[in-house]
Amino acid sequence: MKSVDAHLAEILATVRPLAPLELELERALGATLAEEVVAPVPLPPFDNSAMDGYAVRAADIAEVPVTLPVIDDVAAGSDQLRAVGPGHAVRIMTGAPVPAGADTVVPVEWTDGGTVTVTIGRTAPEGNAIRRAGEDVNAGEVVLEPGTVIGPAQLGIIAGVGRRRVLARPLPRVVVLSTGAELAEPGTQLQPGQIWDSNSFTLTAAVRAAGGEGFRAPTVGDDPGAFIDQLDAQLLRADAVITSGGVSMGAYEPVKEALSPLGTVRFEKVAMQPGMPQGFGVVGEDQVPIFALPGNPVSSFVSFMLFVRPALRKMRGLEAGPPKTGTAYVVGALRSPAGRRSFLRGVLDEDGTVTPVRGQGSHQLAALAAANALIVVPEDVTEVPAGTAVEVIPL
Ligand SMILES: Nc1nc2c(c(=O)[nH]1)N[C@H]1C(S)=C(S)[C@@H](COP(=O)(O)OP(=O)(O)OC[C@H]3O[C@@H](n4cnc5c(N)ncnc54)[C@H](O)[C@@H]3O)O[C@H]1N2
Ligand code: MOO
Repeated sequence: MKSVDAHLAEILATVRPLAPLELELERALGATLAEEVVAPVPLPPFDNSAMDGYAVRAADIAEVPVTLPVIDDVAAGSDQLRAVGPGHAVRIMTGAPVPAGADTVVPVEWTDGGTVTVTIGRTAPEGNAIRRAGEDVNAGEVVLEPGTVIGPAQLGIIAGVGRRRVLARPLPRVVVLSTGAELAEPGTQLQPGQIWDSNSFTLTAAVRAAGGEGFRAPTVGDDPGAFIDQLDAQLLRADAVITSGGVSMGAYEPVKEALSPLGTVRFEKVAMQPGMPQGFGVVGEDQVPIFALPGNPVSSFVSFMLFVRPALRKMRGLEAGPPKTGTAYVVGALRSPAGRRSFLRGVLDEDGTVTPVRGQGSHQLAALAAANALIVVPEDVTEVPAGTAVEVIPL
C-alpha cells in the first residue's frame, strides 16, 4: 500500500500555484498577494485633527481660562482654510486639515463649545490631537509583501493607498461532485434505500474554510457516462475537482470506471484508516487536478484534511505540507490496524488531553461532528495505552 506521505508528496508535486490576476478589491478577499503594495503618497496625506475641537496656537492657551474669537469652521474634506493668527481659534472636526498657524488642537470637551468666541478651560501642549502627515505610512513605503493573504484589514490598506485593483492569486475554484444512486437531496423525503447526501455539503464547506471557492455540483448516480457528462460540464469553471464515492471495489464504481481509462488518474490504496481508497490525477485539456475521495463521510472528510487542504494551499501560492500537529494525552486506550496510519476522532481539551469520541466508524458522521481533533496513530502501532502522549491534528 502507498504511504500517506507518498500520496501527499505526489499531489503536491502535481498541483501548481494559480496564475495571478488583476482582481477588483471586491473579489480580492482571501486571495494571495502577488505584488508589493506601495503607498504612492504619505498616509495621512496631510496634518489633520484627531478630535473635534479648536485649532489654536499653544502659546495663546498657556494661561487658562482664555476666550478667543472663532474665525473659521473646518470640517473633514475642507480645502479652503484660513490661517490661524495669534489670538485666534478655528473650530475643527476630526479628520479636517489643520490650518496654517495652528500648532495644537483643544478637544471640545475642554471648552464651552462656542461658535463666535470660545472659552478654553484647559491648556494643551503643542501638537496635541494632531495626526501628522506620513505618521501611518511614508510615500514609497511597501505596506504589504507578496505572499500575504488578503484579509479585511489588508483590503483596507490596499484601498487606503488608493488602489482599485491588485495583482493576486485568486481563490481556487473547486467543484464538488457527489456520486451514488442512493443519494437524496436534503429537504426531500427519503425513499427506501436512500440516504441524504451530506458529503457534498461537508466538502464544499471545507473548501471554503480552506480559502477556496467551493461549488456544489448536482449529484450523479452510478452511471459512469452521466458522471463524465457532469464532470465535463463542471470543468469549465474548475481549478480543481473533488468527487466523493465510487472508488472502491464494488460492482458500481462510476468514478473509478469513468476515470481509470483516461490514464491520468490513479486509483490506489493508501495505508490509512479511514480513507484507504483514493484516486488522484488530472483531467481535461487544462490538466485540472481531481481528487476522487472515498464515499464514507468520515473518510472523505479526513482525506480532504490530509490531501486536498495542503493542495489548495499550494494553489493559493502558500507554503504547503502535512497538517500541523500537536501533542495531547489520550484518555482511554486506543486500537489501530497494523500497517495503516489511523486518524481517530477525538475531543481535545484545554487541559492537554484528548478523548476519543464514541463511534469511530467511517460512516459515523455524528461522532465526527462531535470531534474537534484527529488523533494520529502511526502505522507500526496497534495498541495505545491510556495516558500515552499522542499526535493530534486540531480541526
Ligand atoms: N470489498 C471492499 N469493499 C470496500 C472496500 C474495500 O477495500 N473492499 N473499501 C471500503 C472503504 S475503506 C471505503 S472508504 C469505501 C469507499 O467506497 P466508495 O468510495 O466506493 O463509496 P461508496 O461505495 O459510493 O459509498 C461508501 C459509503 O458512503 C456513503 N456515501 C457515499 N456518498 C455519500 C454522500 N455524498 N453523502 C453521505 N454518504 C455517502 C454510501 O452510502 C456508502 O455507505 O468502500 C468500502 N468498501
Ligand atoms: O478506509 Mo474507508 O475510508 O475506512 O471507510
